[in-house]
Amino acid sequence: MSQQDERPRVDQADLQWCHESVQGVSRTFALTVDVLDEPMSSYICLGYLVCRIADTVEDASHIPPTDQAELLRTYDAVLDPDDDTGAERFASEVEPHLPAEEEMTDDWAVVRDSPRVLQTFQSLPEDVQHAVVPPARELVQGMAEFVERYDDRGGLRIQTRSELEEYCYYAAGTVGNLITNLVTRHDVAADRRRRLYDTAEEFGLLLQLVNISKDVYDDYTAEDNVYLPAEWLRDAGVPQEEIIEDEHEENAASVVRRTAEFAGSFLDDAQTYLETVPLRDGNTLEAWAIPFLLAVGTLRELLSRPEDALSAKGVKISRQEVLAVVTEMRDGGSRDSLEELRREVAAGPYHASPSNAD
Ligand SMILES: CC(C)=CCC/C(C)=C/CC/C(C)=C/COP(=O)(O)OP(=O)(O)O
Repeated sequence: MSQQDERPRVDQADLQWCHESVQGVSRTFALTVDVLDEPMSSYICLGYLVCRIADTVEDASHIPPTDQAELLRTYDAVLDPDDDTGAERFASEVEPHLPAEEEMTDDWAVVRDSPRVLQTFQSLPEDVQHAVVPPARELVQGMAEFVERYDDRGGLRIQTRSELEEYCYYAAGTVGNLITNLVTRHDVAADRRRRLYDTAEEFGLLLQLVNISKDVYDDYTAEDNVYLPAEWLRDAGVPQEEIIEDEHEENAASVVRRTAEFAGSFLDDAQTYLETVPLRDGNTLEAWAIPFLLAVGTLRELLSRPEDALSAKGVKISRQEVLAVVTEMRDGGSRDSLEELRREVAAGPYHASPSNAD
C-alpha cells in the first residue's frame, strides 16, 4: 500500500466540527475560511486551529506563567514529528486549567478538544502537514519564550520596537509563512516564490500590529498584556502601567498613532503579496484581500481617533463597511482593482457602489 493509502481518512464529522469551531474563535479566519474553496479552506482551517490552541494558552492570564510555558513546551513536543508525546498528554496537562463547564468558551473548548483537532490535522495529506508544522512550532516556541521572559510579573510588557517586531513575527509572521508554504506546494517560478516569502511575514505583521493598536484597552484589562513599547511610551511621558489613565490620554494616544503608523509601513508589502499569490488548490484572492482591506479601514479609524483604543469604546469599522468590502471582493474584486479599493477604503468608509439593479 502507498503511504497515501495508509493515512487515516479525514473524518467528515471531525472536519465539519473544525469548520464550526473556527467560526466561534476568530472573526478574521471565519471570513477567510468561508471565502476559500476546498481543499485550501480545510487546510487553512486546520492550520489555524493548530496555532490557535497555543494562542489561547498564551493569552490565559489565570494560568501561572511557568505553567503556561510548560504547557506550550508540551504542545510543541506533540507537534514535533520526532517526539512521541501524544495529544492526550497535552489535554491532560491543560485539564486543570480549563474553565468550568458552564463557563466554557469556544476558545477553551478547542483547547480541551485539541486531540480531535490534531487527529483531524494528521489525516490531511503529508505535504500539507509539512507545510504547517514548522511555522506552527516556531509560533509555539516563540510564545513559550515570551511567557518565560516575563514569568516574574505575569503579563507581557514589550520594551522596544524591535521586541514588538519579534513578538509580532512569532504571533503572525509565522502564520504568513504557514499560508505561503500551503499555497506554494506546487510549481511556482523561483522569482514569484521569492517575492511571496519576502512579503509574507510583513503581511502578518500588518494584521497583528493593527490588532495591537486597536486592542490596547482589552489587552491590558482582560489579559494583562501591554504591547505598546515602553520606550515609545517613555518618549511620550507615559508610564507603561498607566496607559489607560485619563490623565495620559493624549500622550498615550500619540503612541497608539505611532504603532498604527508602524503597521501602515507594511501595507505595500502586503499588497505586493496579494498581487503575487497563486490562486489554485482552492486559494482565492478575496480570502487575503478581505483582511487586508479591513486592516486599511481599521487604520483609517485608528489614525482619526487613536484615543478610542484606550477605552472600552474601542476602535472598529462598521458592520456595514465590513459587509460592503466582503461583497465587493466576493463579486469579482480582482488584483487590478486592489490599488483603487485600498485608496477608497483609506479615504473614507467604503460602501458598495450601486449595481445596475439599484
Ligand atoms: C501571507 C499572509 C496572508 C499573511 C497574513 C497572516 C495572518 C492572517 C496572520 C494572522 C493575523 C491576525 C492578527 C489575525 C487575527 O485573528 P484572530 O483569530 O487572532 O482574531 P480576530 O477574532 O480578531 O480576527
